Amino acid sequence: MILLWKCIEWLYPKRILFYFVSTKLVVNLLYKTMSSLKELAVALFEAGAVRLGDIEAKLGRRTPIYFDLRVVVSHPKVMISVAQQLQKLSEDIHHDLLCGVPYAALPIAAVMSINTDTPMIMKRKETKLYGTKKMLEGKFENNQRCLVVEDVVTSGGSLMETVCTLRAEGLNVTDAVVVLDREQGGVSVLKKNGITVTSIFTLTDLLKMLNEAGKISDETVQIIVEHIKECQFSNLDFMKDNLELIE
Ligand SMILES: O=c1ccn([C@@H]2O[C@H](COP(=O)(O)O)[C@@H](O)[C@H]2O)c(=O)[nH]1
Repeated sequence: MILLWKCIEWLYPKRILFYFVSTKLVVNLLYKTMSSLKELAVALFEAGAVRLGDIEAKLGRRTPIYFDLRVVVSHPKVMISVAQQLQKLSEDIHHDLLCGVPYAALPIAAVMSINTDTPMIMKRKETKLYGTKKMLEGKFENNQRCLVVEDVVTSGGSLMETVCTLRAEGLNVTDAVVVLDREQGGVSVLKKNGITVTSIFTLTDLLKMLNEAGKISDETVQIIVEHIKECQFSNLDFMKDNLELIE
């Protein structure tokens, strides 16, 4: 009996230790999301979301860096982490609904909607030519507050297009959460149009983190910084035929 008791005494603390270590391992291996923004920046880079070179972007513009968040659908842990960071930014913004800018931000908005139990609506890129001909899918009411979710802001045009549709349908839209502000003027343009943008990363942050992690050289950082300085947007005149702006 004493021997049995001694065995239990010896094993019990180790059992707790084993339980603690294995639980931590499971949490780390299966559910761990990138705890820091730097880890997230590196995970995005490794997932192929940061493309470097002479890349053709929207409207034939060329850029030495292109951020492609569409790849994140193939990396669920990175997706969870992106959504969680955006949720943190959304905590202090009063909203009833979420709407992702099509298409890249749709899956991100869907994950945020599920995680926070916030209803989501979807904007179509084109109006349907049959059936309901609706521009927005999902349930909403006049004056509800809708938070817009976007992957990247350059000029602010894509985000503004979504905002205009939402406002035209009677929704109240004042804020957007985005993954990356490319610091090319879009955030100021959106501010002038009544939208406050909060981002996980600015391009400066992202470059610094990737440079410190040894993913991007000093020389590449310099080329990108020069490009961003030269390629700035101060309005959305180039797409004014498609938008009803405040300006
Ligand atoms: O690095 C980038 C830059 C842009 N995009 C896509 O374009 C729009 C943002 O550009 P705006 O000029 O602000 O409209 C955004 O919806 C992105 O999907 C990108 O993916 N990566």
